[in-house]
Amino acid sequence: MSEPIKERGMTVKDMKLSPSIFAADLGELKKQIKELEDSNIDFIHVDVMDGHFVERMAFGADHIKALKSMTHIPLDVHLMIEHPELHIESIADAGADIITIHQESTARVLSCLHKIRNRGIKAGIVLSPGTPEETIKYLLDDLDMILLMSVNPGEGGQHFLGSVVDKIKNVKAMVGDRDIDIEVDGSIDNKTIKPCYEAGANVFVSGGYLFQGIKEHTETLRKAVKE
Ligand SMILES: O=C(CO)[C@H](O)[C@H](O)COP(=O)(O)O
Repeated sequence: MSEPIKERGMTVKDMKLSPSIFAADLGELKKQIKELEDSNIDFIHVDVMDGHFVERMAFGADHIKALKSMTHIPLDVHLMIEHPELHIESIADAGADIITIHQESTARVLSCLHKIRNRGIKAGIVLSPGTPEETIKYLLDDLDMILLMSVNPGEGGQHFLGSVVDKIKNVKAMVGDRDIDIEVDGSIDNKTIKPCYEAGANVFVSGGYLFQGIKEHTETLRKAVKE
């Protein structure tokens, strides 16, 4: 096996796109999923919202099950819910490939991460914009993904919070050589993706921007990190 690429002493992982299905046109879902497949998309990001942890409500286990039956693209499920420990089993049964839970959503973070991994699913932690990265220092060996929010969780179409760039750099340094994806979510477009990539993020959730033109904007995002 070839050695992982190193830059500035850090491992560089492949860039991956995870379009947020929250921004899809549900009336055209089959067609849009086909376009995502044709564009060789890496993950589909599914936001689960409970109306408590965030105001909005969106997508539950039944919707994830339906999506799973429609595509081979792995499902990257972001739980924006209180008491995630109560729902991990049903989300896993529905077919999630990655489950991320918010650091702010439960006092039982580590037990949730173990529950997810025990199902053979990748486990991740999400930090809202106001949550310091130091809070995940003791979780690093239990993580496959760290998701940093670049908007307040719960809504699409918000303003990009530039403070995430420093946070990504700090998280990248904390992660070191561990095999952990660093994902960023919120207002990712052809301009905001590059500073996040350069800071060390490798998975990008894009909603409004990507679904404005799946094929074209997928290419633009991929090109933007290389320019
Ligand atoms: O997690 C989310 C909201 O909490 C969405 O995934 C996110 O907002 C993506 O949409 P956009 O790219 O339009 O900001």
